[in-house]
Amino acid sequence: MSGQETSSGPGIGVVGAGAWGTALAQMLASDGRAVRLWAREAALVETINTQHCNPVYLPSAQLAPTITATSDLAAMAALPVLLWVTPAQFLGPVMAGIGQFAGDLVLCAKGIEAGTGRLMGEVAAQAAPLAQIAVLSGPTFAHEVAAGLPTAVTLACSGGQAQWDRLAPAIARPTFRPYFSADVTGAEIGGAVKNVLAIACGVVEGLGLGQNARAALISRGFAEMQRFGLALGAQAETLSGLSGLGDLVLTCSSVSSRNFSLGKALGEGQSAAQALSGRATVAEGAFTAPVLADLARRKEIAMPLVEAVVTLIEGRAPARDVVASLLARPLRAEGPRT
Ligand SMILES: NC(=O)C1=CN([C@@H]2O[C@H](COP(=O)(O)OP(=O)(O)OC[C@H]3O[C@@H](n4cnc5c(N)ncnc54)[C@H](O)[C@@H]3O)[C@@H](O)[C@H]2O)C=CC1
Ligand SMILES: O=C(CO)COP(=O)(O)O
Repeated sequence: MSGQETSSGPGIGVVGAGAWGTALAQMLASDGRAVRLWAREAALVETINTQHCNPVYLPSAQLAPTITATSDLAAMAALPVLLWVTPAQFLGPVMAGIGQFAGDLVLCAKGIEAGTGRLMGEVAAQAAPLAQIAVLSGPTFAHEVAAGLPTAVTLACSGGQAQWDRLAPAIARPTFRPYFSADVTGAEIGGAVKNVLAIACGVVEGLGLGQNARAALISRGFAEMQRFGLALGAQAETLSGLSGLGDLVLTCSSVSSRNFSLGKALGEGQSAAQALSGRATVAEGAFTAPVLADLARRKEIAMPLVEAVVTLIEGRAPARDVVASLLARPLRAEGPRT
């Protein structure tokens, strides 16, 4: 099955009605197709079905009437294609509810599971072992996708060309352009690591350190992403593509990013507890940073910027001191470490 609409209803579903899941549903429905959207909050299901909006997570969008919300996971498991958009730390527990799903499962969260160090594909392979995994990732602010602005993503298919042939027509729209990849690991790592680096870029902004510093951080952060990704088997072209460098540049450039805005608050002097409290939305980098740093240490991969973000999130030093110690590191060659 291809995810095309059938006479009995939608052929595609989105699990998770935060900003990104709602925006993806809106994009998929933009040509009049029916889309089923799972939300965990019963009140939100009601609001989406009756008022066609999501005031909690995506207030900017008037949603298509062909989007039908439900809180029934079993109803989602009956569809051939699911886009999975619950935040990274909740992916495993929620997916356990559809353990027998055997269709195409497109993972859209960006993070690493705390406690286990698993990438999203590994978590999904255990939670839904019959599913065929793909990863959708790239520079994609939800409000822009919902507004129909042009966007391109990496769609990494564990099932290679055959899975791409099913998924591309189900997901592509005139202003939403997936590019094929078979490198699932590379697409996962780019999205997870860039969130941590976006926090660091926000700190630079909050401290008023200037645009030279931000560009340096993006470049040196990309070097860390490459070192980590290549060590885990990612392909270099994936890391320098949409889901890696592309998303890093986007997220490090705008307070529209929750990760960047968290870092900005840290740079302005708030503690991590203050900056994180009262947020209804997720800044994935705060959860990914400690587990990423731990993985890197175990594999002896140098990731000083990621370590600096962990120091800040754990409240072990003020932002200015963390920056000073980064600048005091020994001078070295720019190229790859041997
Ligand atoms: N917002 C964006 O522009 C983009 C977000 N993403 C990724 O998509 C994923 C989801 O992010 P958003 O949709 O932005 O989330 P969000 O921050 O808008 O909303 C939070 C989501 O977490 C859910 N949630 C809260 N507690 C939960 C629990 N105990 N169990 C299950 N779900 C729970 C809420 O129902 C809601 O769907 C993240 O991994 C994010 O990095 C990826 C691309 C763009
Ligand atoms: O992943 C994103 C854009 O591609 C969204 O970034 P934030 O989660 O930092 O808002």
